[in-house]
Amino acid sequence: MNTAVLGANAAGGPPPSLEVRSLTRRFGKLKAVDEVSFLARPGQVIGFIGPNGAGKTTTMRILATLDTPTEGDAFVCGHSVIDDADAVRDKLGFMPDGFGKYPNMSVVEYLDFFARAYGLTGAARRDAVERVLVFTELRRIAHKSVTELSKGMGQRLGLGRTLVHDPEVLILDEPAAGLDPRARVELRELIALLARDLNKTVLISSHILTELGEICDAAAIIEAGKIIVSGTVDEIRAARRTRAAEKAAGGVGMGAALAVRTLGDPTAAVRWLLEQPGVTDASEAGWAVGFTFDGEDAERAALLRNMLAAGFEVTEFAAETESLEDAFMALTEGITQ
Ligand SMILES: Nc1ncnc2c1ncn2[C@@H]1O[C@H](COP(=O)(O)OP(=O)(O)OP(=O)(O)O)[C@@H](O)[C@H]1O
Repeated sequence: MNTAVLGANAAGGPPPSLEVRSLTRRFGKLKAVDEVSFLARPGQVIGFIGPNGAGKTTTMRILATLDTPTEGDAFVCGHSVIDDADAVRDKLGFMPDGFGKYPNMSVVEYLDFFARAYGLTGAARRDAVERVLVFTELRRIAHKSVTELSKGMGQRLGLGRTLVHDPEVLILDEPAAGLDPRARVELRELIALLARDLNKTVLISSHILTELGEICDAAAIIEAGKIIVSGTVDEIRAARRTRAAEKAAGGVGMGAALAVRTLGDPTAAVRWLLEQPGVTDASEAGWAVGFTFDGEDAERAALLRNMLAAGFEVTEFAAETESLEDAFMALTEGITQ
């Protein structure tokens, strides 16, 4: 299994708002979390992806200061979860997987209860509750009993509850589980607003990759307590391409994934491409021929020119965009799910 914490994790951009450093949590003989490291910056939505039992909830509970690590540490806005738990709680909102809804309480009373718990008083408390009601669009059902909410509205309330003290980092454990497609899209929009407009950092877990592919700009992929790969989605795709190229070239090679479609027999295009400088692998891939090409734009243009000159009737020539899901499947090579 390859373990990688990719480049931009280490340098560049604003300082990390969330940093997990060699975190380990044992339960008896079981290492539920095994030297986990990753980081996220303000405005980033980072997906925490792994199958059931991978260690996501355990990691998130440690970040939320509800549990302590056996080894390692984690930092929220620079504060250690071990040495400075109170400061961490100020900066962090945690939405657990399945949270209590007390009967005989309306939406507004529920939020007010949590605002009190965070020590807000008077006008500040009223303002905080109102801000959350508006943001989550729960204003129009503010007086409805919390036990009568749909699953989607319930999840909005759960998210709202984590926002009353206006934290900078949000930890959301499987928030999309059980939501219908519309509620899932709406939740995704709220999370995107939190990150892009309000510059929050959002760590969001799921064992369903497609749930996160469209919303995350970074991901940490965990399997049996260990991080397999982490970084921005672009870095994860690049790692996958590099690895594919290395595999094809027997240990060396880099390049961009390209696809070309021609009229006629694709095997001729595969053969021709494999003879060209800079092409490290080529194979039929569905509607086109996919290949890896190591070269600048001018060289790419020359490749297309030469291909046309060689008599190929090219109908399409493009960079192959790989979904996070494709990259994940290739990197983990089926060890997960
Ligand atoms: N309090 C505990 N005592 C003993 N073992 C535990 C405890 N909490 C978690 N574990 C074990 O640690 C491992 C990781 O569990 P964790 O809940 O963190 O995984 P997860 O990735 O969140 O999975 P899920 O998607 O099912 O919630 C599992 O094998 C689990 O059984």
